[in-house]
Amino acid sequence: MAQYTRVSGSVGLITLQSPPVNALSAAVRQAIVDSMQRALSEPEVKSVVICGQNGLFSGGADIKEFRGQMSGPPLIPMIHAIEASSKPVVAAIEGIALGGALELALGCHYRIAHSKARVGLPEVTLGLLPGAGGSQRLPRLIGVPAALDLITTGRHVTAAEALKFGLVDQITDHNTVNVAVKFAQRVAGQPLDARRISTYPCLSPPDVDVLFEEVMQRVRRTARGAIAPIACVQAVRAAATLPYNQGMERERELMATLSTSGQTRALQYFFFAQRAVGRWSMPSGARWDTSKPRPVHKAAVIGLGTMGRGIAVALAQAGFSVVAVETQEKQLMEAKQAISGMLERGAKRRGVAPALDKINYGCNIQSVAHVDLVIEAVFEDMALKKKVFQQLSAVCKPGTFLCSNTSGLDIDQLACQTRNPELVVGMHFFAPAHVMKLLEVVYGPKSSPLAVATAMQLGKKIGKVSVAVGNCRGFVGNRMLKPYLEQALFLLEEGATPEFVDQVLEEFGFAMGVFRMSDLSGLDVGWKVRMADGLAVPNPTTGQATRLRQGRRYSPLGDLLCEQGRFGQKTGRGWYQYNKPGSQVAKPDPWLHSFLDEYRAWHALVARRIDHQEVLERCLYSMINEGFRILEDGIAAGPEDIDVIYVFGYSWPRHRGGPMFYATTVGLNKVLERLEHYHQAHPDVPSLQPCDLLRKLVASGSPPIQKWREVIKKVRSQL
Ligand SMILES: C/C=C(\C)C(=O)SCCNC(=O)CCNC(=O)[C@H](O)C(C)(C)COP(=O)(O)OP(=O)(O)OC[C@H]1O[C@@H](n2cnc3c(N)ncnc32)[C@H](O)[C@@H]1OP(=O)(O)O
Repeated sequence: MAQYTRVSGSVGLITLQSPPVNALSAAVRQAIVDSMQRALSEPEVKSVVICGQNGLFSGGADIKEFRGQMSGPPLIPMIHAIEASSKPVVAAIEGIALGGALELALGCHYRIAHSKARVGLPEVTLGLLPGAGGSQRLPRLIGVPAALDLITTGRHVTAAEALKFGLVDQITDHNTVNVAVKFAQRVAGQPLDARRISTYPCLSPPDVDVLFEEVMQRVRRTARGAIAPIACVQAVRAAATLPYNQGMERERELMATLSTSGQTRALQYFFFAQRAVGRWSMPSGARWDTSKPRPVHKAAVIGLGTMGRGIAVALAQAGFSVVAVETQEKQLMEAKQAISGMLERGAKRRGVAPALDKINYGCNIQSVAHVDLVIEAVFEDMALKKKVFQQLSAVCKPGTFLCSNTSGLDIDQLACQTRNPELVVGMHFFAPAHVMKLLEVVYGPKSSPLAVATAMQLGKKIGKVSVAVGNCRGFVGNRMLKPYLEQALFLLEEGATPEFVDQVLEEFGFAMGVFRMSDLSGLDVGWKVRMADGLAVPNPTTGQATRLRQGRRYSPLGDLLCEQGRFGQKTGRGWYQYNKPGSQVAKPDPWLHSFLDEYRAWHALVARRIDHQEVLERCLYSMINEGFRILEDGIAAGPEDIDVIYVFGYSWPRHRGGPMFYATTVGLNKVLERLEHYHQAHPDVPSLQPCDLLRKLVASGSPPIQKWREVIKKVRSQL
């Protein structure tokens, strides 16, 4: 847990030992307390160094311990005792010092970091604040503005940046522990009063009130309802305005509120969910730990529209050689210019050289003959995609993985066009593909574990959070979006406005409400899909029948807007009006309101008052219900996969854990009961009919989300 040794005669070395990240578990904390006592009691020991084993200082408090009753010595008195020590204590920081680990280092009298180390206070990302004195010591050490930045964002900083802030005293390229031991020998016996950060005054800029007001406004704007970032600002404000002891008391009060909040439970769940999706499995039993990926050195992107360009940039920035293909010369030149601009801007932001030479451009599909993996990103049209896959299968060297960036078409149909369907998977990126973190890796019935493992690994290498999902219309993300969009349209028919629906969803925490999001994505995209499905019929005969299609309730509202050329932001008109095409400032549109009135009158619909609760329940519960169906069908292996997809791909507020976790916070029985209520009111809307898995989970006492997989297994084995 922590090893105590004496080195160089006079230095007590405490090595934290708790794989994988030397988290400060109860046992580790106890061992630190015991080791410190030993070091203080041994007269030969003149100074102390604290380090972590395996080149890693520590990942902070043990997040797994947050679930139960805390035991062992608490962090705050332990850190105070270190700071109060009569012998100098030096933190030797290798790898990472995060959260409680950095707070521990702040209690030490000196901090020496390896040049490749990263430090930070990421507690805010877990719905907490640096509650072991970090919110009070950090501003005293590095100043209020820098501390506010680090504490409210939770970002990790490099050793070089930490040195600039004065957060560490020295950085080294050599063995950090050896350097720290020599340093500890040098400072032994020197006075320590000036090294105890808690005794420092907190130096604030003269306009400190203005600063806090500005930061608070920014944080409220970006927090989307999360409470931790706000508490972080309040804690730092206490450091800036109160004596240390009173500041610590304020930190304790704020922490008490946060640590019992539903938000921290959601964020802790999400922390582990993000890691769980890497341990993917397929219904065949193939798994992440038994399926080896094949290395990819050279990749190709076919089709250089918005998505293809983003994918090419993501690959090149991660160091892959890329062949970028667009068959029309003019489009190829435009794409080349756009991609170069994206690479240059990205490189400028990251302070590196642009990876322009990583991409070779071509008009001919033959140019992909020697790549290891191809990502097709042509227009979302099955016939076109099939043709491309036939060509790829003929052109590519044996063993090339063929991937499609379709957002919902049948992967199996594409696989059937090739000689090696086992090498075909979907790689569904999200726009803009070089920015958005999510990647759905879609396996069809013929996809091999090798192909899935390779796509998952490629996703990781290009910095994506990759989630393996099964093949069905819309996969996980877009399949669940369908009932959500559908309910939003029905709510308009029944009396709501786009502004009201969006306001409710944005207050819930979505970055954008459903209508603003649709305007941004372009209304024509879904219209084309609905036309291809025979749902949207241009200028259909009007009347009641138009609201019932293919045996279920249908709202043609989106189709009617498209028929008027209202495609959203790009045309300056959609569910909102914009000053000009391309503008992002959405304004309520009186035309749209009259159009809705006329539409309702035409269909003899009487507008009624729709409240906040109904908007949330119908939009979210119908989506969650589809999530349960997806689990029942085995399209997602577990609820964590769905939640990670929704947070990273669809701006679901992270502090609510994802839609499936949210269902547990509402209560599965309540979700079931409300779905039953709405389905009774709208029997022609199948997405409101509660699915079997939800009923079974409720019948089995609504087990915690971590236990759902067992119930799912049982339900699926009965199918
Ligand atoms: C009050 C609150 C206080 C005082 C706190 O300290 S809150 C904790 C603050 N610390 C953090 O938020 C750090 C969280 N961890 C990470 O950011 C990363 O895990 C890492 C940078 C430390 C390492 O990243 P990486 O190399 O990519 O590895 P993984 O993320 O996959 O993690 C490996 C396994 O370690 C588990 N882990 C990581 N950190 C902790 C932790 N603090 N407590 C418990 N377990 C931790 C992680 O879950 C992985 O295990 P598996 O889930 O794969 O079993």
